[in-house]
Amino acid sequence: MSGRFLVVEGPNGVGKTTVCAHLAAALRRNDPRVHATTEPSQSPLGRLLRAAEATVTGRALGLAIAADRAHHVEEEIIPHLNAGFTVVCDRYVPSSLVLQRLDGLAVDEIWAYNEYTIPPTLTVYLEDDAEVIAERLDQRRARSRLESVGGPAEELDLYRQAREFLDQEGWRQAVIDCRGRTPAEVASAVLSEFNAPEVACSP
Ligand SMILES: Nc1ncnc2c1ncn2[C@@H]1O[C@H](COP(=O)(O)OP(=O)(O)OP(=O)(O)O)[C@@H](O)[C@H]1O
Ligand SMILES: Cc1cn([C@H]2C[C@H](O)[C@@H](COP(=O)(O)O)O2)c(=O)[nH]c1=O
Repeated sequence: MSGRFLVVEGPNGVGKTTVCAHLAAALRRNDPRVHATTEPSQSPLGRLLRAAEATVTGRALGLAIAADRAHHVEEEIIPHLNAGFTVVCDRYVPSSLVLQRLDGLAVDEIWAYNEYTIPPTLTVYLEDDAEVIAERLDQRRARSRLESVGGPAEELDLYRQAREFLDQEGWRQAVIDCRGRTPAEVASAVLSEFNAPEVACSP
């Protein structure tokens, strides 16, 4: 695989989707071979999961999310990496280690469904004050079921636990402090980590 795989994570409303758009645009200025993607994926299964999250819950949702992820990795992520693309992914395994936990699953069970995924080149965790994230969520017209189950403070705590777990699995990870930064500034901080020599040169 000659491409690099960047995953953006963090609580609902912290700015993942906004920052991924900035990242893709910034990376494309150097090389057009950038593939921006998201989980659940844009496959028929991924679209079904987005529509069904209110009613498919717990173990069934955790298994279905992992199935969509396996398909996403095999059919979309690995082929792009093999073609030399940088893949930028909005949510990946850490989201399951947070959202499926909020939905009642234990870490060991979630990991059993996900342990055969490929580790990203770098996973970044966006963090902001829980109150700031909560204000953004308050501005949304409606919240999804899983957005309503947890809250920013609980999600931040579960993301810290997910990061500790994945550290043990040898994942390369970094926390990005978003406080007081614009999305462009956050993207720039992410790229500094991604382009650091030890990440840029890793296989
Ligand atoms: N650094 C930032 N400063 C101020 N506002 C921001 C910043 N990043 C994102 N936002 C705003 O916060 C809101 C949520 O952003 P976004 O949808 O990107 O979050 P998200 O983490 O992808 O959320 P979700 O996981 O629920 O889809 C948007 O209105 C966006 O414009
Ligand atoms: C990757 C992933 C996603 N989900 C669920 C949670 C939400 O319903 C959507 C994600 O939507 P968003 O617009 O990105 O907030 O998918 C999940 O339960 N577990 C996962 O690992």
